[in-house]
Amino acid sequence: MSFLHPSGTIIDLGVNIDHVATLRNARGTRYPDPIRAALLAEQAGADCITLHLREDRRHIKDADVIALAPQLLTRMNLEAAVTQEMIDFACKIRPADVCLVPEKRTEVTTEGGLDVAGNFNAVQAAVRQLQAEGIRVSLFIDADEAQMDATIAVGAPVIELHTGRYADTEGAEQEAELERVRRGVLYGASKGLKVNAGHGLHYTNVQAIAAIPDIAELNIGHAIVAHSVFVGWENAVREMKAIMVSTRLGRK
Ligand SMILES: CC(=O)[C@@H](O)[C@H](O)COP(=O)(O)O
Ligand SMILES: NCC(=O)COP(=O)(O)O
Repeated sequence: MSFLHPSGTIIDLGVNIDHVATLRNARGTRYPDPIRAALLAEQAGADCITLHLREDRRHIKDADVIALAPQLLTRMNLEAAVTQEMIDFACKIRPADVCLVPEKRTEVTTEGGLDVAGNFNAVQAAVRQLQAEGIRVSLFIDADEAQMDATIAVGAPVIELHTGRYADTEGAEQEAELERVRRGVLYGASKGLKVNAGHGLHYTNVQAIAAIPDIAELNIGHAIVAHSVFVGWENAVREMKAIMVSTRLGRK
């Protein structure tokens, strides 16, 4: 069992700062500043900073992305929908990573994975445009072999498996979802994809996902922001990273 992913780390934590911006936007104040949260998260052990520029700008704003990009010491993973507006914006910012995600304006949060197979031409065009700017493209998909095959066909080297159904279920249903993620990780890694995972992970459900050896990175946001209310932002980041690494190393 390999503890070191080819990228040379035990397992990466991408801290998603969306809901720091949610709190800021609740009153239209300048605080809490998502940029400050990102820089402190890096100091507390985040391996990258993830932020989702939604079409309705309900949390992260264009100005947040523009301000953060030159200040990050790790790397930016910008999440965006497959629209020309978002792809053009991402090409201007040129983050290390762009993760293409599905978006429905009415959704409370992301509800499922990107249908790469069903939107092949549009996804392929977006991947090509981003890669032409030197951006590494990740596709946020369900743990489905057909979607992984389509990912390879459009030329994206990274997937992020949607763990929302695993997070939102219990008992036998959750076990079945966990097995689906495990099989998806094995399939994706066997095809040479960098396999990440995320959505709905928190301090007591992350362990089973972090234990899956070929997962390179977990992107986690809502639970870290929530926990930080009680333990502080940097402690919440440190705690999550420590759980992930100790789980991966098989330590209690
Ligand atoms: C794609 C995904 O699962 C999240 O990164 C996404 O950002 C969720 O959207 P909200 O942050 O708006 O809940
Ligand atoms: N892609 C998942 C992500 O960035 C964070 O999702 P969540 O932890 O806020 O559910």
